[in-house]
Amino acid sequence: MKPLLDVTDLVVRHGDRTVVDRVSFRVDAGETLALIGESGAGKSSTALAVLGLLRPEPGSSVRFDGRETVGLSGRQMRGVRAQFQPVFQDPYGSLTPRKTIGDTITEPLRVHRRPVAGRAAELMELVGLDPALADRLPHELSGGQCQRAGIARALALGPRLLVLDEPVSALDPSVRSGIVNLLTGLQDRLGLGYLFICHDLPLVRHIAHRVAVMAPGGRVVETATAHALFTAPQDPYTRDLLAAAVHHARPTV
Ligand SMILES: Nc1ncnc2c1ncn2[C@@H]1O[C@H](COP(=O)(O)OP(=O)(O)OP(=O)(O)O)[C@@H](O)[C@H]1O
Repeated sequence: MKPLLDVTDLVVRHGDRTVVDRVSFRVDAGETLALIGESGAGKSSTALAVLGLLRPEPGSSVRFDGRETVGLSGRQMRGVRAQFQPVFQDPYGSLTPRKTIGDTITEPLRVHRRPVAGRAAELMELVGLDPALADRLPHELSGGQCQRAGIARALALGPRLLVLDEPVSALDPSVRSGIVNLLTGLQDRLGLGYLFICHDLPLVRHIAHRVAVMAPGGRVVETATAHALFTAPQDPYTRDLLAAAVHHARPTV
């Protein structure tokens, strides 16, 4: 089966520093691939390059449904980009402060000249938001509601893949599980592929099908099913990362 997203030898540089170093992975339809690794390992740079928001180095390949996206013009990229959409960490920051929730959610439809009528309510229902909130501004909503709106906006164009960069880490623990359940439910219903960047290893273990581990310097040191990775990590870096997470999770007395 052709992967939905096929990344091969991705290299990203900031100035003369290589922060993503020949990274390769794939994401299939209906699958969650988690990208884990300590802060600064290059996970967000990978996500931005996949989304076409950072230009990777020559020789990098990001294929979406078999089509190469590296080197596409802005206009060509816009057509492909409808199929893969980002959801970022900060639920307030990813919405426009002075735009109503309804307008924000339907903005991608206007940009792509698609019909808008009735879509805000449909999309809001899809993510468990009361359509009566469509006229509110972001600051009038809770963090969890804002993140639901961000997900609705990401779904507006009917994408097949979501790039989720820490989508629940800024949220209050009490609303996190609601968003996680929403994401897993949407994946089941819509067959979405997820590239899921996350520091919360118990959550990764819970929702990822496969996991790629990035080490500082931007290399992927290990890719495995979530079960294999958490029960029998092969690379010393992965073992240290998992051990550090257990250590941090230990209650202090
Ligand atoms: N715009 C930029 N200009 C220069 N350096 C950058 C830029 N963005 C990121 N970096 C550097 O690139 C490296 C990788 O950063 P990146 O944000 O991709 O890592 P990360 O694994 O996502 O980290 P975190 O988990 O903290 O978000 C870091 O050393 C970071 O300081």
